[in-house]
Amino acid sequence: MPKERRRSLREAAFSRVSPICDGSWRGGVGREGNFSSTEICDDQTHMAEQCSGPAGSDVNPARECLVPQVTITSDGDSRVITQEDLEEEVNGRLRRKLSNSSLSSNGSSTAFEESEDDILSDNETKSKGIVTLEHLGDSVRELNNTRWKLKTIVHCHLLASNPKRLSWVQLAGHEGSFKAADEGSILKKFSENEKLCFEWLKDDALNSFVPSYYGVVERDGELFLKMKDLLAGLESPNVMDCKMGMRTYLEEELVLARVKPKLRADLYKKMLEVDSSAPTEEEMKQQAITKPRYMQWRESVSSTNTLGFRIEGIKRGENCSTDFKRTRSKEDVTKIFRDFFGGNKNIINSYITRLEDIKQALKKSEFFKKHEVIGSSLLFIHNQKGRAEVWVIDFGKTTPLLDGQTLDHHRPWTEGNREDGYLWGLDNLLQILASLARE
Ligand SMILES: Nc1ncnc2c1ncn2[C@@H]1O[C@H](COP(=O)(O)OP(=O)(O)OP(=O)(O)O)[C@@H](O)[C@H]1O
Ligand SMILES: O=P(O)(O)O[C@@H]1[C@H](O)[C@H](O)[C@@H](OP(=O)(O)O)[C@H](OP(=O)(O)O)[C@H]1O
Repeated sequence: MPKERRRSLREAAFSRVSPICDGSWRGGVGREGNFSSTEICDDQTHMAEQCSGPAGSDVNPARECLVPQVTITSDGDSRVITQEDLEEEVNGRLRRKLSNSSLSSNGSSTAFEESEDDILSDNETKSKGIVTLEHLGDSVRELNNTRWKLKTIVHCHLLASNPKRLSWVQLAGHEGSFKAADEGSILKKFSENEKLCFEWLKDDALNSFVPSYYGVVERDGELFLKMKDLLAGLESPNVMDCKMGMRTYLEEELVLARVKPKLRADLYKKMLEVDSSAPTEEEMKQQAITKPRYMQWRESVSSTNTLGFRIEGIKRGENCSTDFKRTRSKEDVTKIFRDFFGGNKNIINSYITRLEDIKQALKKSEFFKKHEVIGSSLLFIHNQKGRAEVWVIDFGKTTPLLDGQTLDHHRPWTEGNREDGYLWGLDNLLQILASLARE
C-alpha cells in the first residue's frame, strides 16, 4: 500500500485534534523524530562463529495487544476507535519494522524489490545529535490499559502563544522518532516490542534503571510511547549513547532475509561513505546491499564485535558527534571515554558505581533472563555539578524467548542460541572505566 494512502487511512482512523506547535528538544542517540518531548529548555572474535548453523531457532510469539472498542470525542467529532483500527496501526508499524530488516545473512540477494519500506528508509535521516522536537497537537489520547481517554495538555497552549525552542539531544535513531509532550516526558514512536518490554519491566528488578513509562498515547493519528525525559531539568548535560551487545540484529531478521532478501541502496551508500572498498564486486554492480550484510559489516568495523558494545554518539559541552562508526579498538574507545569524562575522577567513579548496580540488577532481573536484548543502549548523562547517571534505554528490538528458555548474555553467539553478549560488553565497559579511574 502506498505510504500516503496508509497514512491517510491511519489519519481517518483517529480523530484529529489541534494545531501543531513547534519546538526543539535535546536528545542523545536514536532515530531523530522517534520521540516527542515534554521538556522545555531555555537554552535551547567474541562474536565467535558466524551464522552458519541452521536457521532453526524459535520465532517469537507476538504477545497479544488487548484493546477494547472505545468511543472518542474530540473537537465535537465523535467516533469509535475499533480493534480493527488499532490493529491496522500496530500491524502497519510492525510490517514496516520487519521489512526494514529484510536481509540475508550471507549478503546475497536475488532481486531488488522496491517497496514502500525501502523508500521510507531512503528518505529517513539519522539524528546527528541536537534535534528540534516537534510538539504535536494540544490533545492527546492515552491508552490506559483498557480504555482511551482524552487529555488536554495545557502546557501546549503556552507554547502556542509564546513558542519556546525545545532543543533536545538525540544521539541515535532517525529524525522524527521523538516528539515533545508535557514537561518531564517525551514521546517515542510506537513499537509493540518496546511497549511490551516497558509493561514487563514495571515489576522487574531492572525497573529503577529504565526511564519511567507512562503508557501509549495517540497524537494526530499516530501512536507513541510516553516516557520520562532523562534530560529534563539538567542544564547543559554531557550525554553518551553506547549500544550494548555483540549483535545488533535479531535472529528472526536473518531468517526473514533468507526467505525474502531485499536490497537497499541507502545502506550501500552508508557503507561506501565509511569504506569505499567494503562492498563486493557484486554489491557494486547492484549498488545495494541487504540489511544483515550492512549490520554485520557495521558490527565488524566498530567495537560491537571486539568489545560487545559500541559508541553511537556523544554530546560534550555544545559539541555533538555521531561519527564513531570506525571506533573499534580498546585504545580508541578508551581515549574517547577519557575525553568524555574530562578527567573527572568523581564522575568516573559515580559511573562505575551505577554500572555495578545495573549489573547486579541485570543478574536478578527475570526480564533480562528471558529476553534477547538487541540494540539496547546505556545512556550516560553527567553535568558539571558532578551528577552522573546511566540508564538502560531502547527496547525496540528486545524480544522474549520461548517459554523456559533463558540466556546467560555472556557466551558467544551461534545462530539459534540467541545470545546477545550484553554482559560481556558490560564487563568490557567496566574494565575500561576502571582503567581510567586508576590513571
Ligand atoms: N528517555 C529518554 N530520555 C532522554 N533521552 C532519550 C530517552 N530515550 C532516548 N533518548 C535519546 O534518544 C536517542 C535515541 O533513542 P533510542 O535508541 O531509544 O531510539 P531509536 O530510534 O530506537 O534508535 P535506534 O534506531 O538506534 O535503535 C538516545 O541516544 C538518547 O540520546
Ligand atoms: O547506525 P547506522 O550505521 O546508521 O545503521 C543503522 C543502525 O544499525 C540501526 O540500529 C538500524 O535500525 P534498527 O536497529 O531499528 O534495525 C538501522 O536500520 P534501518 O536503516 O533499517 O532503520 C541502520 O541503518
